[in-house]
Amino acid sequence: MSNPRQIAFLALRDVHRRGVFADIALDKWLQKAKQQEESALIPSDRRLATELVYGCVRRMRTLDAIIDQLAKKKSANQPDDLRIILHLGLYQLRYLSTIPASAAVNTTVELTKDNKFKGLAGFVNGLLRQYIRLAESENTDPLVLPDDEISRLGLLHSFPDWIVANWCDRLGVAETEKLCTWFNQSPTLDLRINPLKTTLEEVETAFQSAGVQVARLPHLPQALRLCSGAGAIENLPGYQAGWWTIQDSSAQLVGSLLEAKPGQVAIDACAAPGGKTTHLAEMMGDTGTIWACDKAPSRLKKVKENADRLQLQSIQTLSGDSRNFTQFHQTADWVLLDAPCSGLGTLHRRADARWRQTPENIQELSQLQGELLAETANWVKPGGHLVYATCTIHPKENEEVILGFLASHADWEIDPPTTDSPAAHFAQPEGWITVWPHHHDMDGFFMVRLRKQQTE
Ligand SMILES: C[S@@+](CC[C@H](N)C(=O)[O-])C[C@H]1O[C@@H](n2cnc3c(N)ncnc32)[C@H](O)[C@@H]1O
Repeated sequence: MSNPRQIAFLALRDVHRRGVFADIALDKWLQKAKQQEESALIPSDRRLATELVYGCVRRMRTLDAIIDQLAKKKSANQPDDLRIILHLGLYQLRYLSTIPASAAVNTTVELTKDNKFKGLAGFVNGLLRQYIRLAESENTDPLVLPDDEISRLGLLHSFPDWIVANWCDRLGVAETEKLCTWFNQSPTLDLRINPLKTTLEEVETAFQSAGVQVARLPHLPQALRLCSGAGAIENLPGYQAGWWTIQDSSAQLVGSLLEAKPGQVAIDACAAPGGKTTHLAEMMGDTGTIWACDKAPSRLKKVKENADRLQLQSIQTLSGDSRNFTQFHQTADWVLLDAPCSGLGTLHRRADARWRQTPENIQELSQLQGELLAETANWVKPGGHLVYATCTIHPKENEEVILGFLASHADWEIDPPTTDSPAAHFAQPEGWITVWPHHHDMDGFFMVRLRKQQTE
């Protein structure tokens, strides 16, 4: 099986029929293809299969709307597999300028025949050609959009209305449109340099020698962004030697709020896979006491693997629910609560996340985040700090959690980033930080540092 469109079709079938995550489904079918062919797909075919799977999942709402407008039967009433085939054809016509329209149509018609819909090949051909005709003859978008701004943005950029409505409330329509566009891009990869092993300059030089372009990022002294296709991460210079970690620049900003000193006690309440715990350990010179706690033992293993690769020895792990670790009460100089969240700030990384979250889910997460914050705040010594962070930009999971906590904990206050901290460039008047991706070209994040008062 070396046809990238067939691989994409099979992966998308797993996503739609069995609710499999898009990346897992894609990986499974790419592996199967490799086993059957006894060699991997050529890189361009692999890239096409990847683009088609992520693109069709991301743009599902828009693609369905086009089917609704062009076919007699609504997309929801089409046979599931045929709907996927139509998505694949329309996606190529609408979003992939490198594929000639005739090739998009012909390959989709073949896909239709190869997957038990021979009798409907004419219908698929007709619908795709009608799309091309409309696009060419009127030179306008064949997709007819509603007048209402929220539905217009939701349909055009393929997001649920409730997410768009939340952004419009906070940002207005024009900015929301920029944010939607940003989230439909492919994600970038950033590195965090391990200062215990190397320097930014050394990594930069090693990458340049290996023909991989990297760029520095404003305000983040340990960050580099990969600019060109880098291939397998494990093969990049310095990976095995623990010179760097893959971590988005927003997540690096969270680390910069933790000004933990060598020898102190720091506890990461939701640590796996360890991106921020290892940052803490690097900042503390791999000394002191660092606990990495997480509910998921399998994910905690990753913390160990990452710490081993970075040759960090100060991290201890503890599995369980961080709402129950009373043994930590009043022991920590620093607590990091990188809370479980909806991930609405990283929609570009997880193609299906926008369809999986619901307002009800957000409410449940907000409750859990509040409970974790109230409990882990007890771990902090008087005069100590807690950093709360999420990779969502929904206020129920962020500002509301913090304001709720402060309202019932008079001995706590917001401690804004110090002026020489990288985070100072991003701070808002309230002292917390919301990273808006379309402004900063980084993952959407919320973070705030809280200080517990000294006792008299
Ligand atoms: C956002 S991720 C943490 C990412 C991590 N800090 C990093 O930088 O690599 C949230 C983590 O919280 C964990 N988690 C969820 N509920 C928890 C709970 N009640 N107690 C402890 N960990 C929990 C999840 O297993 C998940 O690994």
